[in-house]
Amino acid sequence: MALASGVRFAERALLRPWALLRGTTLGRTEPAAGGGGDGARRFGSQRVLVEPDAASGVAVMKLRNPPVNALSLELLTELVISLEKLENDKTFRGVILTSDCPRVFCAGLDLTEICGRNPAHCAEYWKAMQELWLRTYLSSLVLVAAINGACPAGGCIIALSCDCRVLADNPKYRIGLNETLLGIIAPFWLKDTYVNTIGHRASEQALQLGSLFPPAEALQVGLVDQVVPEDQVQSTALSEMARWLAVPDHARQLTKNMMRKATADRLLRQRDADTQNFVSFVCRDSIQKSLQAYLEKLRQRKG
Ligand SMILES: CCC/C=C/C(=O)SCCNC(=O)CCNC(=O)[C@H](O)C(C)(C)COP(=O)([O-])OP(=O)([O-])OC[C@H]1O[C@@H](n2cnc3c(N)ncnc32)[C@H](O)[C@@H]1OP(=O)([O-])[O-]
Repeated sequence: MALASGVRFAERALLRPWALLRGTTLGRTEPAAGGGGDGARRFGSQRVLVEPDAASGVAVMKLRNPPVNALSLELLTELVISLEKLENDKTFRGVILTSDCPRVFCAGLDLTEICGRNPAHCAEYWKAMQELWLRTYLSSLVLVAAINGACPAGGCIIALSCDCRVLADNPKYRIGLNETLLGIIAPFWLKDTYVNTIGHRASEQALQLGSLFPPAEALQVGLVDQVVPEDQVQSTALSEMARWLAVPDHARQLTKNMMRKATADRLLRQRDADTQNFVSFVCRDSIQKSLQAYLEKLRQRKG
């Protein structure tokens, strides 16, 4: 991707993805079903499947960490690396992010990564979460979220950092930031992203109440751009992509950078403090108890 210089700042500012890749198989390439040439080859890792279409310059990136695409450290790492790989390949101008798991786009933070873990692990995990947000929020590529399932909390973070969101019209597929219901708090950079998307008053209300919006309400509040029947999510995401790709890259990238830089810079300036805040907060006994109780409730609930 021929990045405009104004957008390069993001790449320089970000840390390189972790050398630590527990159990990942990045870089694996295999022919797509019925595919032949390079444009039809798919690559990816254990938890992220990438289906590139060189002819259109668009890749479909599917999260596949069953059962619910919880954002484990491995999934976060693999997402960042897959995205970086596409950004560094001049062939690609856009990515459609979607889920390979039925009924769930992404269940948010993997609570087992922050329950009963030591502070060092929680810090490593949080840095990975920051990294994914920075990488997606500032991506030079056009990112379209094709939300084909439930999209709470961290799932919503991924969707919010895309340029455009298409949600399947299924009342079970709710989207929003429900952190307060778990007894935790969205970080300031996530709050800023919410405000940038749906405005201050709506964010103030939704964040405090931990609202998860069904599709029609998500559309009304501006959290998603389109709500379509489930079998049209992918085709609509592709049409949206075409609309965004009709704009010259350099102009779109510089404009995106102008709109998002200040929000991202706030985190870049205080990444360590944000990590310390998160770790000292989630490691409190009372918060651990509340997270354990939430996790237990999820395990007991079925369907
Ligand atoms: C502060 C920073 C900002 C971000 C904060 C966050 O993201 S906080 C996160 C906020 N996220 C939420 O509040 C979302 C919580 N999750 C849900 O509401 C539902 O799982 C669902 C609607 C996503 C899918 O419903 P469904 O009926 O299709 O699936 P199901 O419910 O039957 O679950 C299947 C299995 O997955 C397990 N598991 C689920 N989520 C998580 C998780 N996050 N982690 C780990 N595990 C999780 C669940 O325990 C069960 O395990 P079991 O018993 O098989 O060993």
